Amino acid sequence: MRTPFIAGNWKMNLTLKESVALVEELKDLVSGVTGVEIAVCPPAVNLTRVQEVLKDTSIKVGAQNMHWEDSGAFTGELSPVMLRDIDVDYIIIGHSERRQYFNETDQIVNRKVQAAHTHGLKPIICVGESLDEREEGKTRQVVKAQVKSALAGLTKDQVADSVIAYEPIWAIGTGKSATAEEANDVIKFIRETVNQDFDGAGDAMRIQYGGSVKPHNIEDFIKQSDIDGALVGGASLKAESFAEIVKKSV
Ligand SMILES: O=C(CO)COP(=O)(O)O
Repeated sequence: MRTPFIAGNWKMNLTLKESVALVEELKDLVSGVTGVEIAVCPPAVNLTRVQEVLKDTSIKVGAQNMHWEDSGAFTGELSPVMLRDIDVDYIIIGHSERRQYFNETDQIVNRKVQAAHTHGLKPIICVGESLDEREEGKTRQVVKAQVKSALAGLTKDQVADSVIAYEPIWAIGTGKSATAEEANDVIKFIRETVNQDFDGAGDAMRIQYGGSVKPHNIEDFIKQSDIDGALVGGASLKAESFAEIVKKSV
């Protein structure tokens, strides 16, 4: 039985004051909610303060990006050692915005996924096709290649302890979500691919859907056979809408 997992990706939004206010409100709104794992992924500069506010709650904290090396001459980067040192739990890796604007390749994603596991961070690995790829009927081919490459070299246990977020690029921030059935088909296919490559680990790993998830559509996704939660962008920037998504996922 996989516990549903709802994570908020705040992207490059919210000042320190706004971040603290959001989590103060969120922890009250979801206190007493059980049966769902919750994480927020604020901008890196706000991680420690957000951690402090959430320290006596079960809400986890994730970062949005990191380098794969432990330390070194990589100006502007953050290392997995630093994130683990401040008790970050999750790390989003390979978001389509990083692939698109910061040239993250499948090889870079794989290095980061390996580094995350080496240091005890749980990766949320993002995969998904573009609109052109979808229209050319290449969704499965693209997603399969991204998944295989991201997980290469991991042990079965590490794979089971990873999260994949299937985020079709054309559904991100557009208000156009995939239908729940379409998303479920692709997620089921991802799970089968992982099961084949890692001896059943796909059945243990959580696979989320992401792309215009809102309070009004989360139930459609969560009731599908293979969708274990959501990676939420815009709707995670308000405590109320994020809390509503969390509550509807149980
Ligand atoms: O990219 C996303 C989460 O990582 C999805 O963003 P939206 O929910 O704003 O479409």
